[in-house]
Amino acid sequence: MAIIEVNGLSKRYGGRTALDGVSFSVEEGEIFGILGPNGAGKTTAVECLEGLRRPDGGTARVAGLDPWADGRRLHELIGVQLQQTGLPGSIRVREALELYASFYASPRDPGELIAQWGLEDQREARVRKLSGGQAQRLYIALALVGAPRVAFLDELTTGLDPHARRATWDLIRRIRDDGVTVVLISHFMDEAEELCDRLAVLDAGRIVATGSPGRLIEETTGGGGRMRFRPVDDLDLALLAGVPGVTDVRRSGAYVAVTGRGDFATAVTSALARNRVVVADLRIDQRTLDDAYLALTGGPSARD
Ligand SMILES: Nc1ncnc2c1ncn2[C@@H]1O[C@H](COP(=O)(O)OP(=O)(O)OP(=O)(O)O)[C@@H](O)[C@H]1O
Repeated sequence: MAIIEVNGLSKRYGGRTALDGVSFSVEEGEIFGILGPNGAGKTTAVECLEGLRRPDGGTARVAGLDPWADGRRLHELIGVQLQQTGLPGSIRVREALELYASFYASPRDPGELIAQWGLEDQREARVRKLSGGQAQRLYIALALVGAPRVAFLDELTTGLDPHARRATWDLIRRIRDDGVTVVLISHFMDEAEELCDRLAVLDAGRIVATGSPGRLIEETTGGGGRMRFRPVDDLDLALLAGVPGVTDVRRSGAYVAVTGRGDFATAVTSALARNRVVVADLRIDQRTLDDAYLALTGGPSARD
């Protein structure tokens, strides 16, 4: 069942179009990613869903409510991750959670959230003393204190080290496993590929693709990728050129590079085995969401 439905949403700021007829839906219990370059309209779309901005056209429904008209009721159903500057630095972790819990009719127990998010040792610490990872966990815990049905998380792992990022991903999966729908704005393709059940790619106020990461990669790039190896035995390249899915075969010094679509790598390894060609230093690079994103938005994701 769709918990979020967006149809033809549009929003202008003065003469600038931020959203231009955006439609998508989010199923209950999924992790849904909203991706796109800077200025694509991601924040505007999410702010319309949170009831913070009034769209100029189209409709948005979150758990059946119109976010703008039913803001008060919506507030009980959604959790929004604050930006890092949203709390006074002198407040303590426990106090912040208790304060936020007081805004809701049926909040979660702050002590339970402190334990779940690994903040026991920081319970009485002031927010300004927290490390980046601890602060991030607190901000996510604050988004969950109202026991929301939908959590909106923005730029989740910006500034975190690789261990902390992975730990955060595990926790986000746990939120989803608890039945909370997660809407994630992210600039990180690896994060979206790893976490999102489905995603929407926005570019210049329009949706350019929606679907699971796997489907977007397949549809946009044809899937597949590139493999590279060093043949130990003699290899006639014509042998590989005819293998299903292979689009290019070339020699590069002692190596052979093969590019292909779909499951070409399995077909190539079978062809090599059938012809008793032994290879060394085999490396296979599958297409990633980054490749799909670049193709969809027509520019490097590094510009984000
Ligand atoms: N309050 C505002 N007033 C005027 N223009 C705005 C306002 N907020 C956003 N915009 C413009 O609307 C467009 C969409 O902005 P938005 O912040 O929604 O994009 P975004 O995808 O979230 O970008 P980023 O990745 O940089 O956060 C941009 O051109 C932006 O400059």
